[in-house]
Amino acid sequence: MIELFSTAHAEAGPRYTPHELASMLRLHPPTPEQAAIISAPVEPLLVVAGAGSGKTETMAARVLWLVANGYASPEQVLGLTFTRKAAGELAHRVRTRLGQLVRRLGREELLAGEPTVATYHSYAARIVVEHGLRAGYEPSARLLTEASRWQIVDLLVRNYTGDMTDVHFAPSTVTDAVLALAGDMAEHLVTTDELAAWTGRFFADVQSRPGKVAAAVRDALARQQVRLKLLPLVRAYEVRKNDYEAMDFGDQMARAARVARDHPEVGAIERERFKVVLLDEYQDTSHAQVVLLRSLFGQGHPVAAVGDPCQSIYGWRGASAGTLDRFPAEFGGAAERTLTTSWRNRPEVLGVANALSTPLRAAGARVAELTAAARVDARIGGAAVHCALLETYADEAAWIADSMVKAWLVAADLPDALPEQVPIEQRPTSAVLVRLRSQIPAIEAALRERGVPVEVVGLGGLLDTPEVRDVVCTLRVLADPTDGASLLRLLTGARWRIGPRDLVALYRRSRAIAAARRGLAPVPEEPEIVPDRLDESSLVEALADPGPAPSYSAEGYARLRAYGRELALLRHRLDQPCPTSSRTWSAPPASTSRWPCAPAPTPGSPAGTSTRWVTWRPGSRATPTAARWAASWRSSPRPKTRSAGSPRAKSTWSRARCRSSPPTRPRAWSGMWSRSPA
Ligand SMILES: Nc1ncnc2c1ncn2[C@@H]1O[C@H](COP(=O)(O)OP(=O)(O)OP(=O)(O)O)[C@@H](O)[C@H]1O
Repeated sequence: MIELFSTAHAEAGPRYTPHELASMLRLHPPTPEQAAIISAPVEPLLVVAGAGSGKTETMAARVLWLVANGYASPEQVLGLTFTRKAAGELAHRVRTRLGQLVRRLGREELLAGEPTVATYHSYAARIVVEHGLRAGYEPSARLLTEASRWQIVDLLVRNYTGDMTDVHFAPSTVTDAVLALAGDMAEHLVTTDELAAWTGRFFADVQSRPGKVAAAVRDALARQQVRLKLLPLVRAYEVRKNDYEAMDFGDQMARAARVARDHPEVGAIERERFKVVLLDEYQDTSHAQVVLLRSLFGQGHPVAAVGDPCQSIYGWRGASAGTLDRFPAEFGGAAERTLTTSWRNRPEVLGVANALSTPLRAAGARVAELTAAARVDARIGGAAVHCALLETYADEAAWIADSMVKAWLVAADLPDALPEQVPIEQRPTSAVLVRLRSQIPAIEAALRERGVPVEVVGLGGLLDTPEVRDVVCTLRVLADPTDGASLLRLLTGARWRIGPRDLVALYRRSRAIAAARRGLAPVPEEPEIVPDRLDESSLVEALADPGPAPSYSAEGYARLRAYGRELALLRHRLDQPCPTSSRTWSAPPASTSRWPCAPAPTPGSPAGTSTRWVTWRPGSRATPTAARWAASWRSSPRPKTRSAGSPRAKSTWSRARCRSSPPTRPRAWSGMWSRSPA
C-alpha cells in the first residue's frame, strides 16, 4: 500500500462510499461491480471488461473517490490512453466531477491542481525530454512526421545499390517494408545487430535438425532472408535520423522505455510525482510501452489498468491478449475485477456480440459476457439484428437507407409517412459505421435521396469527396509522373471520359516510349528480361506525347491532347514557392537544373518533343534539407542496369529504381517545400 495522501481521512479509512459520492454529485448510482472497483484498495488493480461496460465512467469515479477520501490530490493522478480523443474524454469526466466535488465540499485547498491525462505517446515524449539526457538522448531531437519518414527512407531505397536478391518488391513497397521493420524493431526494443544475430541463430538451429524442412518453416526462413536484406536500409535510416538529430514515433517510445529501464531514478521521480496511475486499453500496449510502464510503476505502485482482450487491435505491433494476463506479474500481484453490464447496447446486439466473441473466450480471452442494463432504450424497429450480404456498394447503400427509414417510421408509429414528416423529437438518432471511407458518399446520397438528413463525421470526409479526390490525383500526376493509377482515375472520370479502346492505345504508346528509352540507354552486357516499374507506369508520359492520331478515336485523341496540354501548363508551375515555406534558403550552386527524365524522341512523334517534369533554379526557395538532398542526388553515381543471368543479378526493384528515380525525384523534392526548416 502506498504512503497515503496527508489527510486523516485516508488513514482512518475512506470517508465517502462510491454511492455517497454519486448521490452527492447527482450521478448514476454505480452497480455493485463498479462500486467494488471504485473503492478497491489503493494497490495494483486490473479491470477486464467489454465494450460499453462503463470502464471510463468507473475510472473517473475512482479518481473522484481517491481524491475525496484523501488518497491523492488531483495533480498526483496520471491517466494514460491511446488516443487524444479518449484522453480528452477521460480528462473531461474527471475534471467535471472534481469541479462538482469542490463546489459540494467547498474544500478548494485539498482539490487544487489538475490531473495529468495524456496519450501513451505524449507521456513517453515527456519522459524523453525530461530524462533522455541520462541515456544520451538530446531533448531537442526533432520528431519526424509520417511523410518525412517516408521521404527519407524512399530516398535511401532509391539510391541503394546493395544486394537485393530475392527482394521482389517495387521500390515503394521496399520503402514501406523498411519503415515497418524499423517500427517493429522500435516497438520490440530490438537493435539491428540483435535481429541479425537472432536470425543467424535461428537459421543455424533449423539447419542443425535432421530431416526435411516443413513448408511453413521454409516460408518463414525465406521471409527472414528478405528481412536481413532490408537491415542495411534500416541501419542507413538510423544514421540519417542521427544526422538530422531526428527521431520517429517508434524511436520516441523506445527511448522512453530504455531511459526508464536503465535509469531507476526516473521511476522514483515519477512515482513520487504520480501517486495513482490509470492505464486505458491496456490490452493494446506494445512491448516498449509495457517496459516503460513496468519500469516506472511496477513495484506495487497503485496502477489500475483497464482492458478488453476482445478489443485488441494492435497484435501486429507486439500487443497481445497475453499482455493482460501478464499484468499481475509485471505490476506486483494485482487484484482482477470485471464489469458485466453494458450501458450502450440492446440485448439483441449483445446476443450477437457475445456469440461472435465466443471463440475468443474459448481461446483464452478472460472477458465476461455482457448483459444489457435495464435503462438501455426501448427497442426500435423489431427485435432482430439483420445481416445482409449484397452484391454492390450501391445495393448496400440502398439497403442501409431503407432500413433506417423503416426504423424511423416504426419509432414514430407513422408507417405511411415520409421521413421528413416524422417530428424531430420522434426521430431516433442513428449511426452508420463503414469499413472504407469510400463507401460514405454512396450511403450519404442514398439517405439524402430518401429525405433523411445526414451528417458525415470524420476528418477524411472531405478528402474522399470525388471532386477533392480528383484535385489530389491531379497533384499526384503533376508531382509524380509514374503515378499511372491517379492518371487512370482522371482519364476515366466524369470530365475526360476516355473509353477502353483509347486507353489501350495510350497504354501501347507508353510501352513504345519505354521501349524507345531502353533502346537509347547504355547497352547492357546482356539483354534485360525483367520489366521494370517505369515500363508499367509511363502513362503520364504517353499523355504528354500520345503519338499518331489514327491510333485513337477522333474524340478520344482530342480529349487526350487537351488534357495533356492542361497538365503541361500546370506542370510549369510546380517550381513556384509554396506559401507555407517560412524562410528562404539559397539553393545549391548550379545553373538551372533539369531532372533528366524527359522521354526520348520516339518513332512517330514530332522531333524534339520532350516533357519537362520539374525545373529547379538557383535562388528558388528550398529547405536546407531539400537542397542537401538535391545536391547529393546530383553527385550520386548512376545505378547500373541489371544483366539477366549474372550470378548475383539485381532484382526487379533495383533496376526499376534506376529508371524510375528521376521522375519520382520531384515528389520527394516538392514534398519538402511545405515543411518548415528544421
Ligand atoms: N452505473 C451507471 N449507470 C448509468 N449509466 C452508466 C453507468 N455506468 C456507465 N454508464 C454509462 O454507460 C455509457 C458507457 O460508459 P463508458 O463510456 O464509460 O464505457 P466504456 O466501457 O469506457 O466504453 P468503451 O468500451 O467504448 O471504451 C456512458 O454513457 C456512461 O455514462
